[in-house]
Amino acid sequence: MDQQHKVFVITGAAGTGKTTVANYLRKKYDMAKVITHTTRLPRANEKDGVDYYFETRSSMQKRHLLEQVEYDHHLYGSSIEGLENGWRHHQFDVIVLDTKGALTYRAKLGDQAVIIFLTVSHPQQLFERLHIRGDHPDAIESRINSCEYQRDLSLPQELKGQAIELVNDDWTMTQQKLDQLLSRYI
Ligand SMILES: Nc1ncnc2c1ncn2[C@@H]1O[C@H](COP(=O)(O)OP(=O)(O)OP(=O)(O)O)[C@@H](O)[C@H]1O
Ligand SMILES: Nc1nc2c(ncn2[C@@H]2O[C@H](COP(=O)(O)O)[C@@H](O)[C@H]2O)c(=O)[nH]1
Repeated sequence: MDQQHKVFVITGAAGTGKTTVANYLRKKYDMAKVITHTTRLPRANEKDGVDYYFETRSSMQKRHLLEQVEYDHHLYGSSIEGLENGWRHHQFDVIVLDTKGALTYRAKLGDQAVIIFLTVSHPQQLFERLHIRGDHPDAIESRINSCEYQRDLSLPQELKGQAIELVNDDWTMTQQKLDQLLSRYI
């Protein structure tokens, strides 16, 4: 892996806008979105090979994963091949991870991983966003009550001073902050 290539790691709690931010960076800055693997079922509109590689617990074991986590009773993992495929044609990759995955990326890739931690001012907004997104009420309840969701509301101590903290209350302002950040890299 050469140092010119970077991976932008978008992390934070469910509903903070990680996928929205990743899609913005992909389109505006021609980043390659790294598709990760999960054993959870697809949501309405999610497609295999586009949003995730949907796996079983046994097929997941055959992947060459850089890291793997359990989140809300499902497995998630990302591969080194995923990163390298993106870098073959793009200077920057973008990936959406939980905070545990973000810590692993920072530990394994150092400055090559640019960590963006998303929050909102009022956690109640997150519940509303998941509802508006059309998530099933049982899925929202499970997510909000999971210890991983609670954990990801705060930036891990080890990432303090290392991650860029971004409050995503207002989408127009968030785009401006992202554009400002990207001007440091392009
Ligand atoms: N600044 C914002 N203001 C209002 N709604 C937003 C904002 N950013 C994202 N959203 C909306 O909130 C919902 C959740 O966003 P998104 O799916 O990007 O979150 P996420 O962090 O990837 O969630 P998850 O971890 O559950 O997959 C989406 O419907 C998205 O359009
Ligand atoms: N450490 C990893 N976290 C991942 C990966 N792929 C997704 N995620 C994170 O999991 C939760 C739940 O995702 P959801 O799509 O079910 O809402 C979220 O925080 C994602 O960012 C991965 O490969 N590794």
